[in-house]
Order: sequence, then structure tokens, then C-alpha cells
Amino acid sequence: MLHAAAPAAEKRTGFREALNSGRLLRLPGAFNPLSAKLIERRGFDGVYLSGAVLSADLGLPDIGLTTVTEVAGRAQQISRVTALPTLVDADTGFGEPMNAARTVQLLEDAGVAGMHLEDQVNPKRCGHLDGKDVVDRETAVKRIKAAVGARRDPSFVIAARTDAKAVHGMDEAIIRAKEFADAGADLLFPEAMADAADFEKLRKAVDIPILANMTEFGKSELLDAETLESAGVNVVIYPVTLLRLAMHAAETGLRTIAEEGSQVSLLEQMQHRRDLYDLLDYSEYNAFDENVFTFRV
Ligand SMILES: C[C@](O)(C(=O)O)[C@H](CC(=O)O)C(=O)O
Ligand SMILES: [Mg+2]
Repeated sequence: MLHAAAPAAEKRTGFREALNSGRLLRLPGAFNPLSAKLIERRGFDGVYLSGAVLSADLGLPDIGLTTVTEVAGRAQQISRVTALPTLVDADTGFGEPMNAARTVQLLEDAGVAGMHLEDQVNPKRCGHLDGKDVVDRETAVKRIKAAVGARRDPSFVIAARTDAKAVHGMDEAIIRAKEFADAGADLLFPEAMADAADFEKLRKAVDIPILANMTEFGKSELLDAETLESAGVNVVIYPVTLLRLAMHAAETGLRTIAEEGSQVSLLEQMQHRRDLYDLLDYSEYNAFDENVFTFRV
């Protein structure tokens, strides 16, 4: 009730341990705090806060327009309602390496378990689009080092994302992966991998845990959990899945209301008021005030 049961320190150490357990962790992307609560209820291992989702939520394309304050604000809103660890997309760190360092501290203060930092240039774009570009290797490593050095809680997870495969090829992605691991990254996020074989190549190259991005309509084959686990992947994110599903449902709903003049035929497809209140722990608020939950639904 009101807030998550677990404090940030516990979520971070738990996430770190789970990352090294050899078990595949599944992190769907939450499009708001309420959907983060649903992710927890459905038994997932963590919550992902996607830059693509946050920017879309604000009616913006994912090209680095969101500010660190907006991202940290949403990160805090999400992490405080769930006992699960939250992993945040920190894009390019919002500027120079020093900005990346400040981003780490703001996200630590937001109570999340970790963040990822990518090697794209500014303005960035979705990693599954053509025409993206990356900064040179030295600048990319500097970014990661700045982030690692800025952390006050050693359990806060810093993931290094490389977008290099699409720009310079797999060999460069592997070199960067190794250099990021040497620079202290806790987790590797190789972006826009084609298939399981790509993940296997990285698995051979580095010892740190690996994250797979199973975003839809992009450049990656949508691999199932078993395949990812046997390719040596440790975490999978489904960053935009819930938003895409919700927006499609909203579109269908709006069309139906417009065409049929009522929402009656949609009732079966809706989350019932009862289930919403259950997810919100409505009844528990009675512990404060017995007049809060005096009805039946
Ligand atoms: C993972 C990602 O960075 C995100 O912001 O969720 C995006 C996802 C997407 O746009 O589909 C990405 O660049 O892959
Ligand atoms: Mg992103």
C-alpha cells in the first residue's frame, strides 16, 4: 500500500544476485506505475522503463528529447510502487560523460536498481532504425567509466549498450563489449542483434551478464525465453510490448464507441473495476481509515 514493500538497496542487491544466477530474468516495459504493479502481480522478475515508451507517452519521437529530470521523475514514480527492481533506459546519458555521471546519481536517488547507457551520438534514435550513428570507441568508454565512477551505491547496476553492430559490424560490437566490461559495466546490452547466433558470439566474448532486447517490428528475431537462456542471455526486455498492446486496444475501443454509439460490446475486454481496485490494494487503505473501503464491487 502507498509504496513498494522493498527498499532500493534490497532491490539492487537482489537484482545483482539474480543477474548472476544463470536464470533468465524477464523485464516487461511499464508504461506507467500502474502497469508496473501489474508486471509484479504477474510474477515477472523486474520492470523496464523504456525511453521509447516514455517519449511516446509524452507524444514525442524517441530522439533524445526527453530530459533527465523527466526520466528520473518517471523512474521514481515506477520504482516506488513495486518491490521489483526497475531498470531504466538512460539513452546516451543526456550529454557529455559528466552528464552521464549526474544521470547515475539522479537515478540512484530515484530508487531504481540500474540503468543502461548507449554509445549512440546525439540526437539518438531507436536502435532498430536505419541511419543511426555511434560515437568513437574512446568516447563511448569514457561515458561508461564516468557512470561507473559516479555511483555511490556499488550495487546499482550499470549496463553498457552498444549500437555498433549496425554501424561498424559485429567485430566492432564485440570489441566495444569487451572494453565496456573492462571499464566496469555490470551488464552488456548488445543492440539490434539479428538472432541467437549473435548472442552466442557475445557470450563467448565477455564474462558479464547479457541483456536481449525483444522489441517488436525491429531488426531482431523474437526469440523465446528458452532459446535466449540457452544462448547465454541473462535478461530479456520487452520494452514497448505493453504500450503497443494497450494502444491497439484503445484504438479498437475508440472505433467501437464511435461506430456503435456505446461501449457495451467492449465490456468483456476491459479490466473490471474490481480487478483495478484489487491491483491498487484499495481495501488495505482501510488500515488508515475504515471509511475508505465500505463498498462491494
Ligand atoms: C529499448 C529501447 O531503447 C527503448 O527505448 O525501449 C528501444 C526500443 C524500441 O524503440 O523498439 C530501442 O532503441 O531498441
Ligand atoms: Mg531507448
